[in-house]
Amino acid sequence: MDEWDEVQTPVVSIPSFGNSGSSWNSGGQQSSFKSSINDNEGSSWKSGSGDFGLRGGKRGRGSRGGGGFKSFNSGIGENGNSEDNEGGSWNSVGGNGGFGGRGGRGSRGRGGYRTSFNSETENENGSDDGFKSGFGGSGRRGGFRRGGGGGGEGARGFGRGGGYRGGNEEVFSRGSMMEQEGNGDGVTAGPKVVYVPPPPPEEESSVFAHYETGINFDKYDDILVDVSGSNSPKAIMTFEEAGLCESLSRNVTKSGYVKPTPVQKHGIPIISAGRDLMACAQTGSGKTAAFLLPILQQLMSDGVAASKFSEVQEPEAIIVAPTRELINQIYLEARKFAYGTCVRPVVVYGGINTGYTIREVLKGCNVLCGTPGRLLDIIGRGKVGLSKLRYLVLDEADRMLDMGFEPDMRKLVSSPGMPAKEERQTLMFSATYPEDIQRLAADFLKTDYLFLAVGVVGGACSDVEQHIIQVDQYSKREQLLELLKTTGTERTMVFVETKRSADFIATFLCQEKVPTTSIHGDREQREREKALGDFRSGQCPVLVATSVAARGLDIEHVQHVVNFDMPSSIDEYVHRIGRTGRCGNTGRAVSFFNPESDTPLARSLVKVLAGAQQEVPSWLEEIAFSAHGTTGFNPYGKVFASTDTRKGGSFQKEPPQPAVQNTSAAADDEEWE
Ligand SMILES: Nc1ncnc2c1ncn2[C@@H]1O[C@H](COP(=O)(O)OP(=O)(O)OP(=O)(O)O)[C@@H](O)[C@H]1O
Repeated sequence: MDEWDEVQTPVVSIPSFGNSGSSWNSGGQQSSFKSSINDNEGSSWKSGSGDFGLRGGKRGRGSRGGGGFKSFNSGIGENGNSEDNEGGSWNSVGGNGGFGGRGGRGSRGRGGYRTSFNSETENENGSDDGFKSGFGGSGRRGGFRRGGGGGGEGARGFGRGGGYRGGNEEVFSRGSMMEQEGNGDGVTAGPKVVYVPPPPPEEESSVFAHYETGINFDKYDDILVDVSGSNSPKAIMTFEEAGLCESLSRNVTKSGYVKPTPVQKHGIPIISAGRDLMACAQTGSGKTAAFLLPILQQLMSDGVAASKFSEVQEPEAIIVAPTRELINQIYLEARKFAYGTCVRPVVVYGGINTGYTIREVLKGCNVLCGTPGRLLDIIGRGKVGLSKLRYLVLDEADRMLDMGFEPDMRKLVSSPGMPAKEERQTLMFSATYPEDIQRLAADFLKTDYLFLAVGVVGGACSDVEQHIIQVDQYSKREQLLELLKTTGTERTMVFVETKRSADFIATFLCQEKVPTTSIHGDREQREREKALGDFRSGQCPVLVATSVAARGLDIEHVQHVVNFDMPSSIDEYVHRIGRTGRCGNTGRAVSFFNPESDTPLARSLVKVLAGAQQEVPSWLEEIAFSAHGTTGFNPYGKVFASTDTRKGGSFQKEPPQPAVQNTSAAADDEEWE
């Protein structure tokens, strides 16, 4: 029996709650959270009527220690189901255990909310409550990690070192794959990950569910496109010209695709011609289909063997992306386009029971989608052979090749059996490509690769209306609340820099009766997926997120992005705001700029705003000028690597800028998010 077999038939999918809408953040009826903090269940959260200590605590308290929320009762507690919970059972610990975590942080001088987090135990299975995980995340710095507090069931959760940290692939990628496996599968010390995601939809209507292109979709055609490299094939103008086989073509139509976007018009023929490609196009402009369609088409026209069970699978294509949610989304797209064909895509990512994952792979796998850690693991276990591999795709390629992931990418391409770059087709896609990463990326590509730039490399999507508001650290929460009153039930993503802040802000908003959920790397996978599900469905129209949700996620109806904390890099900003304004739809991004901490970002921010024809506040311009001096700073000039770095010196180089100091929250908490 293989070691992975020791994990038997998957136990879990998303549990059904004893009380519908039981999540604290459901914003609706019956929520134990809501009912515990708010007698007036039906009241509109927009009214923001509650005053739960946070208002009082907003200056220098809350996140800076001292107070914040009090008396927060939740449904966490006595009846958590540790079996359901890959992270052990921290959430089944009675309230006191959780508070131990907070207490621990408090003792470090940052424990804003020592919250008396009393369990009301309304949530029957006590496992998917956003609140719990919120506290779990923070708890890793405190009691949770150290096994402090709690007893009985709780002790198990604590004993494993505090909540499953495996929320973020990136954490593992730092040479800690075994840690992942340990946490994941009992291969090394640590509890097994038993979580098995719910099966993907089978019904055709769900498989092909899509949102409408927006009013600016046709304006994509006006974007300047630059293809550099020799002998680039001619662009196609229609999907018919792509020569897709009937089933693929049918699936494209069912997906609501009428005409290709520029990255598809150029990317599809390049890939079909067998060329390596580094492609850059703005967020939300259809990069996923640009690589999936030609790959699937080629596999089908070559008569790829319908995959069937085998102890070792030999996929023809591997697609890598930096986060679990993104790779799952790509998998669902691949599954959609391959619907009714013999091509079988499979997805592997952390936080899910490995035995289940391997069984899925062994059922047959033509297109393997994965996050780096899990991919390397499954290849290392000998379950995936690479001899038939023809395509290697790096989505969010600049992220995949930056310091966090580059070692894993190098490991991947040097895995036994991996065809040399001359023997495979390597495709890279992103909306941003820092120059140094472009140069590094060339290592993975054939020398004659093509570089496709749709619009300005690294530029923000011009369908997103950008607003920058000057704030001080302590007025942010009030401002956020004000803002959310205007957005109402429209989907809003609120980005913060640290996992701890994500918990804190989500908690704050819930106390203010804003139905909010959160996603970050310390949340268990099931919780992450539930959070996204609740956000997608509109049950929780506000999602507080760290950078783990910044890239690639394609969620319908996201009208607003709020940068509660500015990110530390401008590329990150571009990706974050790109969660709205997708596929020709318009969106709005509001960013809180705190001059104390965000000044290093000012100059590149001015450029991004100017590049997307957005209004640049004069105070921001002043900060940008005074911070760096006026020499050589021309925000309205040519400001980005407008094209292929191989062209050398074709763009204006900027002197390196100091990194933004993350003063708003302890950077050490964040690690790789
Ligand atoms: N030709 C098309 N016609 C209609 N809809 C499309 C077309 N191409 C893509 N879409 C839809 O547009 C949305 C955005 O596409 P996608 O997620 O591939 O963008 P992206 O460029 O990869 O964005 P990001 O940079 O954020 O990863 C998806 O919902 C996708 O199904």
